[in-house]
Amino acid sequence: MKKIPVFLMGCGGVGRYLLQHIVSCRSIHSKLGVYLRVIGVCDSKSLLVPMDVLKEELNDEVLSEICIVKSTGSSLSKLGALEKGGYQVFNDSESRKVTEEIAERLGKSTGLAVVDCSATMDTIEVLMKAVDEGCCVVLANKKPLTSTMEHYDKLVLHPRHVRHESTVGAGLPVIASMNRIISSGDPVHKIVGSLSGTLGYVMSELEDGKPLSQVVRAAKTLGYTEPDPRDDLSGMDVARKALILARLLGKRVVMDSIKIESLYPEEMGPGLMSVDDFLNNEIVNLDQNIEDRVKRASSNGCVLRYVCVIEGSSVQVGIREVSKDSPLGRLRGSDNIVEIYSRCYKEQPLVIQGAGAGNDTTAAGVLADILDLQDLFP
Ligand SMILES: NC(=O)C1=CN([C@@H]2O[C@H](COP(=O)(O)OP(=O)(O)OC[C@H]3O[C@@H](n4cnc5c(N)ncnc54)[C@H](OP(=O)(O)O)[C@@H]3O)[C@@H](O)[C@H]2O)C=CC1
Ligand SMILES: N[C@@H](CC=O)C(=O)O
Repeated sequence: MKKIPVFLMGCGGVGRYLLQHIVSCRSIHSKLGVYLRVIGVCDSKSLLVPMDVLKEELNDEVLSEICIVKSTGSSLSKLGALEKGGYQVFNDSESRKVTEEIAERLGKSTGLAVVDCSATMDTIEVLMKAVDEGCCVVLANKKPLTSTMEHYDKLVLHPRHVRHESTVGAGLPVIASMNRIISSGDPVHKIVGSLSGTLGYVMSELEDGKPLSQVVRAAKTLGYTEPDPRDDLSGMDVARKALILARLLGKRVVMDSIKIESLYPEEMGPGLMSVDDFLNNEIVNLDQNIEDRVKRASSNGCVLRYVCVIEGSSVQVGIREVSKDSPLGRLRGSDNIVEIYSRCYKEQPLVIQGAGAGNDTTAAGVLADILDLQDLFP
């Protein structure tokens, strides 16, 4: 049986679903001759590892308990399993050093898949170290790939060792499809897409007459939004996805070169008020303006969509009025659509469409990425 040691950073909505999928897929993986050995889980405050990461693992009972404890907002240090012994918990000041030591120990021996299901820039240094040590890296987190070109180049230095399907379109095979097109020498001229599950859901609910404030709160509850929904409403999350696609096409694009349209004003920004304040008190002040825009679009036979267009050296993201009868206009709920135009897909683009957000589908994409690395493990 091939064993893949897995180290998970981030056990929020996506990370917890990933652990559940790992446990529930044991028999499927067994038939494939693969076993995922989870040897570390960390959140923003602590790291949990077995006493000996080379020989031991966090067993399925512990993984299930992690899911329960984290879903109540509690800390990893509150796990009942710790009382029985056999595990170590490190606090956040020790966590990075210990993680790097594990990457060093396992990277060049058993191999290690370092999986980033956090939503922070803070994992970049650990990921860089992991790449240096020969580890594989799997990302749902878009931030490391949308940092500087230097960070990006380093992360993708060994393309076979990196998977990040869930960074664009959640579980949809967008990156895999693009990689196939690119490696066959078919030049991609243009990509047009609706890449935000949250904004797709918001726009189609607004069409049904619901207020923005209500649908954004619902999108958060459904697990579509980023931890701070302003990351979605500002267009930043779409811009990150667009940047990842542009960089995949070999364009040396940086975030500052992308013009991004925000659905809220600067004075409601993260530096000026908390997420709770924004969602409970301020967002309601945006309801009327967006309702008027939706009505104006409707009077033109159109709907609003938050669209991304990548063409030549230009990357644009923002709200557009699109015909109700167009593929973008027909999109409903959290579905994403990506249209890829290339030499082979010239008049009729290659179209990828389906659920573009949600913890379950995103975690499924991450799991498929880990399995896709199996040939690199002894
Ligand atoms: N939800 C979706 O539909 C999709 C999400 N993604 C991406 O998946 C990622 C996770 O999203 P989601 O699960 O919703 O986010 P959550 O906010 O639910 O979870 C984030 C997790 O990361 C942990 N964390 C924060 N800082 C660090 C750190 N420095 N080191 C390790 N862990 C850390 C948090 O810890 P703590 O528990 O202590 O707060 C939390 O467990 C995001 O990057 C998101 O963009 C991608 C595609 C779709
Ligand atoms: N917040 C994102 C989640 C996936 O990347 C979205 O709404 O699309």
